[in-house]
Amino acid sequence: MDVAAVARCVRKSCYVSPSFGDSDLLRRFLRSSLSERSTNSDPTSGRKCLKLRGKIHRRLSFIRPITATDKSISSPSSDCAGETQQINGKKKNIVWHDCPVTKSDRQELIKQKGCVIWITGLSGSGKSSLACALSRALHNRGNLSYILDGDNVRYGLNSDLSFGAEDRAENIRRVGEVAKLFADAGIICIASLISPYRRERTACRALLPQGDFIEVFMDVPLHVCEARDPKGLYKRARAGKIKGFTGVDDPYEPPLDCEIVIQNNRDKGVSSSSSSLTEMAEIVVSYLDKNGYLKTP
Ligand SMILES: Nc1ncnc2c1ncn2[C@@H]1O[C@H](COP(=O)(O)OS(=O)(=O)O)[C@@H](OP(=O)(O)O)[C@H]1O
Ligand SMILES: Nc1ncnc2c1ncn2[C@@H]1O[C@H](COP(=O)(O)OP(=O)(O)O)[C@@H](O)[C@H]1O
Repeated sequence: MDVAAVARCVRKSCYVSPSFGDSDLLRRFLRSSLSERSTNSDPTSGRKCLKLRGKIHRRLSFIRPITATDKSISSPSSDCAGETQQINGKKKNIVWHDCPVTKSDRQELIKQKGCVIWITGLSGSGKSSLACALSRALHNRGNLSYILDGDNVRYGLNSDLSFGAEDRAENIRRVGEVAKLFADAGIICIASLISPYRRERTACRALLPQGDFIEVFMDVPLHVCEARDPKGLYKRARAGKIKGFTGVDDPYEPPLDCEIVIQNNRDKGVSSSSSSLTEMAEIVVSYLDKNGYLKTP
C-alpha cells in the first residue's frame, strides 16, 4: 500500500489529528512515519487502523472530522478497503484524490473568481460572436477566460456525438463537466452551445456553487437566425438535407429564468458591427463585475 493509499484510509475513517488538518502536512507526516506500510484490524474494535513505526495506532480522542472546503469539487466519501464509490448509481473502484492547492489559492493567484457563462440560443443567434467579444473584453481588463464552443468541442472531445436527442444531452453534460473544471481552475469559462434542453442546462447549473453558473439567453427569433444563416445550414435543413435541425424540425426550449437575456431582432449588417457586439459583451462584463467575479473573492 502506498502513502496515497494510506492517506485515503485515514480520510476514509474521516478523522485526522488537528495538527494535520493540512493534507500536505499529513502526507509528509505519513511519509516520515511509516516504517511498515500496512493496515491492520484493531482486534478490540474490528476497525482498520494504521501501523506506524511498528505500533498499531488506534483512533485517539483528539482527532476531529475533516471538513470539505469547496463544495463545487467535493471529495465523495470513499471506501478505502474496497475502494468503491457509487457514481450515478454504479459502483466504481475509484477513490477521490485531494490536492493541497485549492480553488481559493488559484483564484488568489489570478485575482478573479472562477465561474461559467453559459450562452444558449438557436444556431445563428450570435452565441459564438458574443463568446469571442466577451473573451476579448475580459482579456483587455486582465481577466482570464476560456471558450468552450459547441462547434469546436465537437471536433475533438465530442467528435463521437451526433445531433440526436441523447447525444445532444451527452454533449451538454460533458461540456458542463469540463466547464466546472475550468471554473475550479479559477477561470471564467464561456460555454457557447445551442444546448436546447432545459433539463440538461439545469443539470449543468447544479454542478456549480450557487451563483457561479450564469446563463445567458440569446433571444433572437428563428426568422432572424434563418435570415442570417452564415453557414447555409437553415437552407439545407429546409431543403430536407439536414434532419433534426434545431428550430426547424428539432425543439429548442428557451430558459424560463436565466441571469441575462440578450435580445437582438436585427438581421445581419448594422447590428453585427463590432460596436453592438461590444455592447452585448459589456452587459455580461457588468454583471460579472457587479457580482464580484472580476477580482479576488
Ligand atoms: N441538426 C443540427 N442542429 C443544430 N445545429 C447543428 C445541426 N447539425 C449541425 N449543426 C451545427 O452544430 C452546431 C451546434 O452544436 P452544439 O454542440 O452547440 O449543439 S447542441 O448543444 O448539442 O444542440 C451549430 O453551430 P451554431 O450555429 O454555432 O449554433 C451548427 O453549426
Ligand atoms: N448582434 C448581431 N446582429 C446581427 N448579426 C449578428 C449579431 N451577432 C452575430 N451576428 C451574425 O450572425 C451570424 C451568426 O453568429 P454566430 O455568432 O456564429 O451565431 P451562433 O454561434 O449562435 O451560431 C454571423 O454571421 C454573425 O456575424
